[in-house]
Amino acid sequence: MHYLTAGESHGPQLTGILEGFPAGVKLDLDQINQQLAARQGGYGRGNRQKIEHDQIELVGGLRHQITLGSPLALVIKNIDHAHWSKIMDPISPATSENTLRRVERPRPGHADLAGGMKYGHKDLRNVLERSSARETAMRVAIGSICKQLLQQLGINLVGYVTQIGSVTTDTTKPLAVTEIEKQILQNDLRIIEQQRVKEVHDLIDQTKRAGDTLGGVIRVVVENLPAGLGSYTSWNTKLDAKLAAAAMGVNAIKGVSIGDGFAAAANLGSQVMDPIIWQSATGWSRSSDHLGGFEGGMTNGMPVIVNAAMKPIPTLYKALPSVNLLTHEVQKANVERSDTTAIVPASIVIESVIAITLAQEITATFDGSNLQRLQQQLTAYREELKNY
Ligand SMILES: Cc1cc2nc3c(=O)[nH]c(=O)nc-3n(C[C@H](O)[C@H](O)[C@H](O)COP(=O)(O)O)c2cc1C
Ligand SMILES: C=C(O[C@@H]1CC(C(=O)O)=C[C@@H](OP(=O)(O)O)[C@H]1O)C(=O)O
Repeated sequence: MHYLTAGESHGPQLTGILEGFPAGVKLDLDQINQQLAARQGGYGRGNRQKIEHDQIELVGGLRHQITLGSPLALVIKNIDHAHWSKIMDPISPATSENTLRRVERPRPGHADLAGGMKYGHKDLRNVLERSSARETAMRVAIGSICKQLLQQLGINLVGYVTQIGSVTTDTTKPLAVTEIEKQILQNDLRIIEQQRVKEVHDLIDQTKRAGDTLGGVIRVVVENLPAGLGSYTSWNTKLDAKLAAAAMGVNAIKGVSIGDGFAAAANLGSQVMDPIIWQSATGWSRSSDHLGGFEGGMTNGMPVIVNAAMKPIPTLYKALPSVNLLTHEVQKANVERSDTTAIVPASIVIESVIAITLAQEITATFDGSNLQRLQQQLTAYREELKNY
């Protein structure tokens, strides 16, 4: 299963193609639109989200709500394009009028300067339009489709926020996916600890007033994956590495860890390894999950736990020092309309790319041509594991 996205932030639309998705899956478009709305939400977002109302259009690979096994073609329109139709016109040749709003003062921390150097652009709008996290809307749509497949296979996952700036909003005891979902729906920060909401709102308001930005940490928990997905046999077959690459591939993610991650390095082996249990009714299991459901690059049957650290948003309203691309004068960096923090939408994006990577692994491990066959194979495999 492969996917591609195309489209610029203020261009006409985002386009996606998902190839290799099983036939016979009934897709719920409302569920996709709910995920898209969740990605647009969250405290600390900028004004762009007041303009957009992301809606999925499925224009290939689906008939009467059921996937055909052919490539799924997806579209999300950029409503803001109406205000940028001349500047972002794909067809008309450049004129002095339609090349206004040039970007020549690269923002530290964004893709502007390195992207301009690589592609030879002197108007850095040519970089920022695609490096913008607007593109993650399409990854969320594709992720939601993959999440629906996983649900049909009895696998559930959720992404939530465990830290915003320096405020940790984590719970001490590990929770089940349904319990996490219940808690995070109660606030606009996707955090479990409700008593921290006001503190975090205040922090975001204060940071916004100061023209500054915030990052944070996200966790994704996946339940009911069978043991043995991925492989220890070669480096590029390790599923934990694939999940880490997918999470790191999300804009502004600077760190990814599995389970206790970096904290495990400071602990003793006896505190980190998850004791093995066997019970006649359920088969093999563990009494803890410090290793986040992975041993040898393979799932071990425990919940998979992926953590991702997001840096603060690089565009600051209190603009950082930069250098003009054309004059080499020291100037303030360009300021594009921006989020104060995007940790909440990023949690939906990370959840989505984890769902895509898991769906890719499962459809590569078993016959992924058709949902029913996939379900039968997975049920038989789970039974085999129980009796191992
Ligand atoms: C959902 C989401 C929203 C974002 N919003 C902004 C934004 O408003 N302004 C900004 O400068 N960066 C924003 N970013 C981060 C930039 O897209 C990112 O820092 C940039 O593409 C450079 O890539 P890198 O940080 O991975 O190196 C956002 C990221 C995500 C995931
Ligand atoms: C458009 C989205 O996020 C954008 C991501 C982004 C960036 O630099 O990554 C910069 C801002 O772009 P704009 O100037 O259009 O407001 C964000 O709004 C979105 O998430 O839908």
